[in-house]
Amino acid sequence: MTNQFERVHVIVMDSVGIGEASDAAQYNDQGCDTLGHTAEAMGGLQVPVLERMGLSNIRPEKPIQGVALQEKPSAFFTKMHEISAGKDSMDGHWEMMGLPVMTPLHTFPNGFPDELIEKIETFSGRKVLWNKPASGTEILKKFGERQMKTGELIVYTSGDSVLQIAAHENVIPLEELYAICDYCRKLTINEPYHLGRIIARPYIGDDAAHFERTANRRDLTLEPTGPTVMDRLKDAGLDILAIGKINDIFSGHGITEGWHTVSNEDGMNRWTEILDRPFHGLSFTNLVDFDAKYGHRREPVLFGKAIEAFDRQLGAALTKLTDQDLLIVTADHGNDPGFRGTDHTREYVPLLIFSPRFTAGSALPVRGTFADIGATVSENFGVRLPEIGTSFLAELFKR
Ligand SMILES: O=P(O)(O)O[C@H]1O[C@H](CO)[C@@H](O)[C@H]1O
Ligand SMILES: [Mn+2]
Ligand SMILES: [Mn+2]
Repeated sequence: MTNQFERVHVIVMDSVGIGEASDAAQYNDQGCDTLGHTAEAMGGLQVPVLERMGLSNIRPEKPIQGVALQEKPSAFFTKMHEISAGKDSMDGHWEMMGLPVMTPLHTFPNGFPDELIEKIETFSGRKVLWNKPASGTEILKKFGERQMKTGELIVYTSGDSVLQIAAHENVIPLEELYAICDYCRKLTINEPYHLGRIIARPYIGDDAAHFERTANRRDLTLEPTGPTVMDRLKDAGLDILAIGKINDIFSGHGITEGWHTVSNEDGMNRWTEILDRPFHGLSFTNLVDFDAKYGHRREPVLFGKAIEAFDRQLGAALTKLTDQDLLIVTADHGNDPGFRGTDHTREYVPLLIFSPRFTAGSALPVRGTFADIGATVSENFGVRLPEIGTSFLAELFKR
């Protein structure tokens, strides 16, 4: 058997960071620790599968509460540092695929300029409400009922480079919302905006107590600024199966088949299904509930329960992996539910690498960039390596 795998699976636990990054102070994020604080809030995390893989071994000096250190972990383990300027999903995922975002995207802590808002109003024929940072669920409580009467657009942002539009599905039909978001996307690609994402945030419900955001969310990301590892794999004729918001994050580039999902559970079910079909290439899964439902909401116990649910599904799926599968479990940034504010946090992310082919795993050196994943995937499939990143493929076969 060669030191290559037929299939590589990357699963991104969106926002599940593993402690403040060395540059956290630059982001005013000192002390953040998504996994650590989540586990503490739970009185200990029950994640037997991640535990066996070596989750706590990633930081033996401060093990995750409830997650025992392993003498012989089943996976290779370490953590990764991000080199991208931002700490949003786009930065994290692009960097994994060899394309870090080194120039900061713009943020609008005081709202978007009048000029942009006026254009949105003219295009849509609707007035814009709020236009400031907000939590997406709080803003619905504040303005949702008003929107149901007036049809105004709820526009808000965050600490990330995002313009988000919340719209009740029965008041502003989805197709209309998507068209407005498309228009905003076109307007904000270049300076002075250079925005990472426009996000359509549809919701339903009869009143403030019952509003619920739906899975019809769409993220309109900037087009990747160069070829990613996925593009190179696609050019080489390989399969790239994208689950969850991966398709949105890469604007559909470098993907041969993709599925939007409605939840983490749905994403893991989808991934489990594709393990049953023959393909040659990469599966790339994003599980966004950790981030959207619990991290930004600062709900540590629900966050922890979601990690435990993920662990159960992961355990069941692992039985389907063969010697030809390499699994990489990681995250794209932090979003500490025990931290102040409602924004992402600048953290290291866990890296767990498993295959039934390994008899045991061990510690890998801390990775200086998420692009080490892209480099490893590229080396595995024999395509040109990205300009940055160091493959760890050979390290998995050292005796
Ligand atoms: O509060 P909600 O609407 O979930 O928004 C959050 O989702 C965005 C994307 O992760 C973040 O920038 C933050 O604004
Ligand atoms: Mn994310
Ligand atoms: Mn987020």
